[in-house]
This record gives sequence, C-alpha cells and structure tokens, in this order.
Amino acid sequence: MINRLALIGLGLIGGSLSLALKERGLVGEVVGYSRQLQTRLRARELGLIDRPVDSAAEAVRGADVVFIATPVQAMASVFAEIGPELDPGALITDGGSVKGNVVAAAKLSLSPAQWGQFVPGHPIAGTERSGPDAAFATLFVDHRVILTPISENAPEMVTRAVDLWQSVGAIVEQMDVQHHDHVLAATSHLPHLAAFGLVSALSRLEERYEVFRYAAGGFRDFSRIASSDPQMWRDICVANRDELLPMLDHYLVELHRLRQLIEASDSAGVEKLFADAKAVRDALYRPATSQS
Ligand SMILES: NC(=O)c1ccc[n+]([C@@H]2O[C@H](COP(=O)([O-])OP(=O)(O)OC[C@H]3O[C@@H](n4cnc5c(N)ncnc54)[C@H](O)[C@@H]3O)[C@@H](O)[C@H]2O)c1
Ligand SMILES: O=C(O)C(=O)C[C@]1(C(=O)O)C=C[C@@H](O)C=C1
Repeated sequence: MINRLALIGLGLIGGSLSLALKERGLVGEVVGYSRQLQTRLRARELGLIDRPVDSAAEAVRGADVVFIATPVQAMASVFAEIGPELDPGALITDGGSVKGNVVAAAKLSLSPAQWGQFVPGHPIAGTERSGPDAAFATLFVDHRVILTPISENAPEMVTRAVDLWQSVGAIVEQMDVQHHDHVLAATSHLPHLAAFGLVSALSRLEERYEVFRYAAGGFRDFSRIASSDPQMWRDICVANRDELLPMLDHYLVELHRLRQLIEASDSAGVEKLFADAKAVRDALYRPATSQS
C-alpha cells in the first residue's frame, strides 16, 4: 500500500499506473505534476491524480513512492529538481524506454546517498496514443516490466519496485542496463524508426495522395506506430543512438540483400528469406492451443 504517490509526467504510462493502483485500492493519494497546467487539470478531471501541483519538487514532498514518466531526455532536469526534496525512505522509479541515459542522469543529479533509492524500470506495454486521455487501468496486466537495478540499490528498494509492478498485474523481469538498451533497440526502437521512415518516404512521393488513397490493412498495421508521439521517440532515438545505429545498419544490410535478390529475379532466394521470416514470426505469435 502506498500512502502518497508522486507522479511526474501525466500521460499514457504515468496515468495508467495511477489508474491501476487506484482501481485496486493500493494508493492513498496521488499528487501529480506535468509541464502544462492544462494537462494537470485534465489529469485531475479524469481521476488520474487527486492533487495537481505546480512543480516536480512540490510533488515529491512527503511521497513514499515517486514515479517519473516524462520523455527520457526530460528526466535529467526532473532528477535535479526533486533531489533536494526527496524523502530518504522514498522509492524512486521510472518508466522510461531507455535506461542508460536515465541512470546516468539520476547519478548526475541525485546525491550518492540517494542513488540506492532509484530503481530504473521500463514497462513493455503501450500504445501509439499519448497524453492523459490515453491512460487506462489494464495497460500493464500480463505485460512484462523490465527493472534494471543498479549496484547501489538497497535490496529493499528493488523488492518494493517489483511489488509495485506485480500489484498492477505485470510480469517483472530484471536485467542489466546496457543489455536492456541493446534488446529494446532491436524490438521496439528499430520498428518505430522503420514505421516513421516508411510513412515519411511515402509522404514525399509526388503521387502521395493517390498512394495513400489505396492504403489498406498492410499499410495500416505496419504504420500504426508512426502515430506515436514525436517528442517521445526523438528522445528515445537520441538517447539510445549507440545501440540503435548498429541495429539500423543490420536492418539496412538485410533490406539491401532482399533488394539484390529481387533485382536478380532470384525467386527461390526471395521466397526462402520470406519463409524464414514467417516461421520466426509465426512461432513468436503462435495462438495458444487448448492443451498449452
Ligand atoms: N508510449 C509508450 O508506448 C511507452 C511504453 C513504455 C514506456 N514509455 C516511456 O514512458 C515515458 C512516458 O511516456 P508516455 O507514453 O506516458 O508519454 P506521454 O506523452 O503520454 O506523457 C508524458 C508526460 O510528460 C510530460 N512532460 C514532458 N516533459 C516534462 C517535464 N520536463 N516535466 C514534467 N512533465 C513533463 C508531458 O506533458 C506528458 O504529460 C517515456 O519515457 C516513454 O519512453 C512509453
Ligand atoms: O504498442 C505500441 O504502440 C508500442 O509502441 C509499445 C512499445 C513497443 O512495443 O515498442 C513502445 C515503447 C515502449 O517503451 C514499450 C512498448
């Protein structure tokens, strides 16, 4: 049970965590701060927070849990602002999609005595929608949450972070910060880059209006995530560039290989590449049978 939760960033992720805790009766009061007054008022109207405040520092005063859910590059200034106001017993955690830069920002802005309180986290759950209206209470149910504890963490703080996510139905795993950023570059950051890139490329075609008029299911499925928030994805791509760029190069090599096969009218080669990819994806998303 949390007495007072400080929520910094009142959008899809922060709002959904708050709704999930409130729905289960696991939190006393939720105090919220977001940059814009309009967002804070909307968050209260939607019941995501009980009390909007005018600064991150004010939000964390007296809180026993602090959850930061702003875009990842904004977290450095948040840590700097909240540091002097944090309760020494408070758990500080976040939902950022990149962990390396967030941990570096925390270490730079919090005092070494506070490092042990910060347990970095990342819910592998989301949608292409953002802002307080996008939040919903069931977002994390049966979804993985990756915690990337740091060596300074007090074991009690890690346990509290695990309990927090499990209490809203998530499956918690732990991994090393750098490994997290490597793996997520592949399965989350690269696909978003590909989707934004495809829509951008098509929108530059002279015949774009004609092209988009006939866009159907395939384009819709592939491009859904290009409707995601540009600021959030700008921050992720820049913060994780060291892992993302080699992954992008790896993808470009594969696209180039495919291009060569098609150019050579190598039907067998094209079919094999597609069949191998289909087998991998089918295995990943095989529908559950009644026996399994
Ligand atoms: N959207 C997803 O699918 C998803 C999934 C997992 C993790 N994440 C991560 O969670 C975090 C939040 O993402 P989201 O989808 O909730 O975004 P969102 O845009 O819905 O919400 C972000 C909130 O942060 C506020 N904000 C921005 N800068 C701020 C600042 N300097 N100080 C205070 N508030 C500020 C915004 O006004 C907004 O209310 C990001 O770090 C993102 O990488 C997102
Ligand atoms: O389903 C979506 O729309 C998402 O983009 C969710 C998604 C992803 O799967 O890539 C996006 C960012 C995250 O940090 C975690 C989850």
